[in-house]
Amino acid sequence: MIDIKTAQELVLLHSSTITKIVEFKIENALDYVLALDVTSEIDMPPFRQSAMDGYAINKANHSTYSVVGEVKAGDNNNLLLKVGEAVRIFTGAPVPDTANAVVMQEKVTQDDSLINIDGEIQDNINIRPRGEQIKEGDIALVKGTVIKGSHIGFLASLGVTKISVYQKPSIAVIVTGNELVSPGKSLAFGEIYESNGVMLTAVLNELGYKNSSLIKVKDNYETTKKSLSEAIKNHDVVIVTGGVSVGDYDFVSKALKAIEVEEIFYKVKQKPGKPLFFGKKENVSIFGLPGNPAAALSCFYIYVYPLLKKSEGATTTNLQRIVIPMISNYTVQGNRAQFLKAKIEEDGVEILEGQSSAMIRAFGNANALVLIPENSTQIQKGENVKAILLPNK
Ligand SMILES: Nc1nc2c(c(=O)[nH]1)N[C@H]1C(S)=C(S)[C@@H](COP(=O)(O)OP(=O)(O)OC[C@H]3O[C@@H](n4cnc5c(N)ncnc54)[C@H](O)[C@@H]3O)O[C@H]1N2
Ligand code: MOO
Repeated sequence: MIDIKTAQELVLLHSSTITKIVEFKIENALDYVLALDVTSEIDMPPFRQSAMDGYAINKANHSTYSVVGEVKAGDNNNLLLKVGEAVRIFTGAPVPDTANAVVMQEKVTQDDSLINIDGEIQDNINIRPRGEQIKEGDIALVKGTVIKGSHIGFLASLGVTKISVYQKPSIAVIVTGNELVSPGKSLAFGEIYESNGVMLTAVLNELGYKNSSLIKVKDNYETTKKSLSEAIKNHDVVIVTGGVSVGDYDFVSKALKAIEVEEIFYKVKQKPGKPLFFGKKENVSIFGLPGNPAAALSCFYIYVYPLLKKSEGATTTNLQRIVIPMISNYTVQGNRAQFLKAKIEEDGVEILEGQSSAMIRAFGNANALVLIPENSTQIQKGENVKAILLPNK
């Protein structure tokens, strides 16, 4: 059995990158990875901009200024100010070329067309210089960035309408098991509701992989082989859940071997997710996640997520990790390294109740997975641990 770090490295080492580039309107590019640098075609701000409601002045060596006009946001007049003159100005308005400071209105007393300003006025105070945020010709976003709402806002502010992004991998989720019944039907004795497929499809959706296929397979060697084979033919990434352990009806490993999927690793020294399988057939990556729902989801975040990100050209592939103190003592069960469902609060991290890999309930309250190294016994309150932040939480 290999350790977690080796398994993660092997996944990234064997990921295949999708090279097809597509052009999208920025508003449709959320969660895609930028394939080409974006260069700004404008200075931002495009003009010297007032940062306050107040008065733009041409500084004099006295405190009284005469107000000779007004500029509001959107105006395109460029009033000429002589030394000792001021214009009424509002936040976002273009500052006249001849003004060299904007004084906020709270610092001004007005008497008809005269204003009085007390104290020293710093040169160019409250004026946002042209191109302060970015200059024409500079790189606004680098290739490899995963596009988020804030990036879309920044690009829109520069007048960008379309960007080039990598096509996303096409993903198949295959769930296996005779016991699985779709929610909505009634359960016979021995049956349970299928939840892994529904969950992984939803989590993929949440991460921007909107078009995954969900395939259901019974515990039958021939149909498992056929379904796997077809999924591999038609997708870039295949995620199977269940049937990867050593039981007589766990056909996934056997079927993968028969259809010549190369095993990169099988079994990792971790809890949950010991029987995790990762393999390749040409450029297609195949994961066999354990059937236990919490094990399947943990393995998805720790192994599948980085591969998906790498395959579409993202520069950051792993989920963000932080070091954070424990809020309470925790007694570790077993000696494998563990991913524990946890909640990050203001003063540290709390390990949640219900850690069994068969129980998915606690995941709903978790915003992180705490990684406990192998052979740990007791983690003390206040002790620092590594936490992996779950996305969209
Ligand atoms: N003799 C051994 N038995 C087991 C071992 C072992 O090392 N030796 N490992 C255990 C561990 S750890 C895990 S994890 C499981 C993994 O088993 P499989 O991946 O083969 O999964 P299944 O047996 O098919 O299912 C496990 C569990 O999960 C339920 N399940 C499966 N698919 C779904 C689904 N789509 N939705 C909801 N629930 C699902 C299934 O009914 C089982 O209860 O093996 C241990 N055994
Ligand atoms: O690996 Mo299993 O997921 O520990 O229950």
